[in-house]
Amino acid sequence: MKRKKIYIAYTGGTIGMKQSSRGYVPVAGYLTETVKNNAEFTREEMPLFDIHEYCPLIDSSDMSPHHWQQIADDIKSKYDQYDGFVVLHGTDTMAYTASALSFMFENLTKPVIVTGSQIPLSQLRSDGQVNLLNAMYLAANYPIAEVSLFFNNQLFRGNRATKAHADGFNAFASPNLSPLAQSGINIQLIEGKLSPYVEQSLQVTPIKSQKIAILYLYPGISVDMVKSVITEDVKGLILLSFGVGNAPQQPEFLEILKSATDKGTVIVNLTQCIQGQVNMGGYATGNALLNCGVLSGYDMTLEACLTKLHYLFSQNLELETVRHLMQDNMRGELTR
Ligand SMILES: NC(=O)C[C@H](N)C(=O)O
Repeated sequence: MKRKKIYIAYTGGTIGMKQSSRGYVPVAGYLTETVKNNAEFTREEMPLFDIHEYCPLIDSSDMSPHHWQQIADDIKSKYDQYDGFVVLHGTDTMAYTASALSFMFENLTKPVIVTGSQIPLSQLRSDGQVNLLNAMYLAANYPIAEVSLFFNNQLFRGNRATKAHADGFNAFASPNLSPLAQSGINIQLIEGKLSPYVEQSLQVTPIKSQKIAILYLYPGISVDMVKSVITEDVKGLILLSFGVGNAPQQPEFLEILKSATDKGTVIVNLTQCIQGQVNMGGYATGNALLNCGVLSGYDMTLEACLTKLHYLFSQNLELETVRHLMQDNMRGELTR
């Protein structure tokens, strides 16, 4: 059987870093050489691959919508030449990039798997080899045609994943959707659906940085504090509320939200809870938000909600369309 071909877009992150006097830094050429010289990656059961190193390689804390665009354009330009795509990325903002790509790509018929590691390949006990090997193997043999994130033997839907552990190998969780696949002695498909390799023209919707604010509520939050976040030029606001979407009932606070939505700010309500979803009909405190024009973000992750707002505001859509699509399940990012 013809060996599959995988394209590896290497953007940076711990996986290819080395120790320096300032802590870990990405080092050009290091990862590519290590992978090419490692017999595991060139076994005949493994797919053929090419690695494209980005310049400069970055710590993912420096990622921005401009980089998301660069990754999407890169994959699009190589789309017909490869069977699957792996994006090597730092873990810190990996879930944001995976979410952004999931919205930007339309008609995806090949897998795009984002992965990285917690310990650099250059260090003892690195999780980089197992993450990259598995991501490549899955991309070649278990083609799930969506943007996913592989980490610690689990393949998650990209826009459902969130960084959940700062220093564990189980760095990611998908609190509101079971993994797409689990990698044990056998590879077990769970939510993922295998897709036949069909050629279809991939579309990439351009994305640009937008004025989006995030307001994390806490008991006793002052009206002045809320006012300082919801300024005139904010196009979208993510409100991280209590429980099933509840907020203080203070009239001044609600008035600020109402006046913002009246002026066209899209306010989306997400829960601060790790798991579960917003239901503004549950309590009077949530219902008050609904009456201010606040939208439900259902069970979206913060990463999915933020990148979806960037994606929708990057197009010339009517305000009502943006409001409608924010509550619509576009790429499997929310449960309704
Ligand atoms: N584990 C990692 O990759 C963390 C690193 N700071 C990054 O996100 O690039």
